Amino acid sequence: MTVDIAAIAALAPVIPVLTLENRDSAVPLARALVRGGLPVLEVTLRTEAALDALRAIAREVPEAIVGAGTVLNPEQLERAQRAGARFAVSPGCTCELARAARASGLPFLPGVQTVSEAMTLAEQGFGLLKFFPADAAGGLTWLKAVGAPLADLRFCPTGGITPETAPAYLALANVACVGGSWVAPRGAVATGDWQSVERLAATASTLKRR
Ligand SMILES: O=C(O)C(=O)C[C@H](O)[C@H](O)COP(=O)(O)O
Repeated sequence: MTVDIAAIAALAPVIPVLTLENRDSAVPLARALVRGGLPVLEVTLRTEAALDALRAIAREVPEAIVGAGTVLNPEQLERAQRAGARFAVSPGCTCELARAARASGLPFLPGVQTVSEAMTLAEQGFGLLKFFPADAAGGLTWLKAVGAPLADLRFCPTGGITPETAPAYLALANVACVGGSWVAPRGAVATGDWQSVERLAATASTLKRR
């Protein structure tokens, strides 16, 4: 079943970005985030354990909607889809990757950093884009400035967002949700401190959107 990426982004104000070194932490981490109210999870394909972790979450935590992050090319997209990813996220995009994503039917959140990149993806039918790296590339100022000229586009800013800055991002009309790793701190994941993760998720899940 294919669901629009906008419908997935509407499920929670924050998408946890998870970089997992160890497959065994994947399921308890996903359960803690879902318990806290964040069901949409992005597992970055940046570690050896990533695809196994994604597969385990897809199989064992059906209440989570797990996707793959850091998808850089069509091969990774296909591997992620086969592992059970329900959506894919990329930090930037190429024409080849956008084409493959459309052909795959997998909901896709392509990354952009400039107005021209956003226009190119809009031309290809993508209306919700990841703005990455949000903080480094202009943050709130950029999003406010593009709101009028790119009136039909919405964004999921990611990269450098903190619990302190997330509310201001979510208050913007062209922000659908934000992505961030702060809800799954490396230390808490390493020590299996799922209560802390659940608490961070619970706070994040109550953030208000426009
Ligand atoms: O790997 C990717 O494709 C990325 O997009 C990078 C992630 O979005 C950031 O690592 C999350 O950013 P932080 O919340 O600042 O940690």
